[in-house]
This record gives sequence, C-alpha cells and structure tokens, in this order.
Amino acid sequence: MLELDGVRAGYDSTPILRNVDLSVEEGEIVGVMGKNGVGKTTLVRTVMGLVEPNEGTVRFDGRDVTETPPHERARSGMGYIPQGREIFPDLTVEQNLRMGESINESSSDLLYEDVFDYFPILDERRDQNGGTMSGGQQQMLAIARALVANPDLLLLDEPSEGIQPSIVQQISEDMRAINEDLGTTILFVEQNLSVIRDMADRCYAMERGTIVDELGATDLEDEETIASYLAV
Ligand SMILES: Nc1ncnc2c1ncn2[C@@H]1O[C@H](COP(=O)(O)OP(=O)(O)OP(=O)(O)O)[C@@H](O)[C@H]1O
Repeated sequence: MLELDGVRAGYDSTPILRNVDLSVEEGEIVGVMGKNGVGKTTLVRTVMGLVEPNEGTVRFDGRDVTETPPHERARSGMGYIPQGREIFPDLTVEQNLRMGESINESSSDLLYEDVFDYFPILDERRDQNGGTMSGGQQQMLAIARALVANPDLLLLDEPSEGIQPSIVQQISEDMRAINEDLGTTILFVEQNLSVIRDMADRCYAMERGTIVDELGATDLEDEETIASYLAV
C-alpha cells in the first residue's frame, strides 16, 4: 500500500532523512520508533506530501505520488493525524468532524456515526468546543476527524504525546479495533514503549534520519530491544 524507496528529504539546506526505505502492506499496523529529533515527524510529513523529497520515490496504492500535493493524497485515501493533533479549538466536536468529512466525497453519514461507536465521549460532547477538551479527548477527535474521510491509510504522529497513560492504552486498543473492523492500514511514529508494543504488528527503528532496524512480532515482545532504540 505504501512504499518509500531511497528517500532523502529535509528543510531548505538541512538534510534530515537519508536513504529511507520502508514499506507498509495493506491491513498492517506498522510503527516507526526513535528518539527525539531522529526525523520521525519529517518522515510522516514526507509520506503526506508536506515535505518534498530531494531524492527517492513515494508510492501509494501502486501509484508514484512523489510529486502529488497533500490535498490530493488526502482525497486518494491518506488520513493524517499530526503531532499536537491540530484540531480546530473554537469549533465544536461536530463541526471538527464535518471538516474531516468534507475531505473525501466517498465518506458518508454512516461512517460519521461509526466513529461514535469507537469514541462515545465525542457523541456526548458533540456541541462542546474542541479546545475545551482534555488532551486524550482531543486526540480521539483528531483520529475521528481523519476517520470520517474514510481513509485507506492512517498516518499518526506520536499519538501518546501529552496524554495520560490510561488514555494512551485505550487509544492503542481503539486503533487496533479500527484496523481490525474497518481494515484501515496504519503507519505511526512513536517513542512511547508501550504504544509500540501494544499497537505495532512490526516496527522500524530510526536513528539520525535513517532506518537502522526492523522488528517483527517476536522482537516486539522484548522490551529491552525496543528500549535500546528509545531514550529510556
Ligand atoms: N521546519 C523545520 N525547519 C528546519 N529544521 C527542522 C524543521 N522541523 C524539524 N527540523 C529539524 O529536523 C530534525 C528532525 O525533526 P523531527 O521533528 O522530524 O524529529 P522527530 O523524531 O519527530 O522528533 P520529536 O520526537 O521531537 O518530534 C530536528 O533536528 C529538527 O530540529
């Protein structure tokens, strides 16, 4: 579903990603882990088209999208949940969701009601302004807003950041349920050990802008191996 081949990217004259090769099959949940500043956000932004590669290719659903702008990637089935969530704080929960829905013509009211099954708190708070909710609830809103556009691939940038541990665990479980029920493929970047262990089918490790290792299901049961790539 997604393939990065030899991707090099960065900001102006500052190179960040070097020779990144990565692939995600349909239906998988794949993580990318690494310490602060290794380039995880830059990687997700490059997949979404918000950072342009200087070299290499990005393929999505069998098509070369290296030159495709972000809004077209969104319309063709990529959903993006940025670090810090970026919900609209002065819009209600319902208005935030309607904004997400407008991204994709194939989304439907059915899907819109579906997200309330996963996140009932959003149903209860439909008329509340997004900015007045807790970090965890805002993260659920950001996920729901991406989901109502009916994406094939969800990109999540550090979903655990600034969220209390019990809610972090709940969000990991929700993402697994969404993947299982709706078949949504997920690529996420994280530095939280339990999220990596609980959510990923397999995980890449990143250091200094490049992929240095790949961990399968058995490796992910070994917390020491995961921890060796994180700041713990
Ligand atoms: N807009 C930008 N312009 C210039 N440099 C940037 C920009 N955004 C990030 N960087 C630099 O790129 C490097 C990688 O940052 P990035 O945010 O991709 O890493 P990260 O692994 O996601 O880190 P974190 O876990 O702190 O979010 C850092 O050195 C950062 O300072």
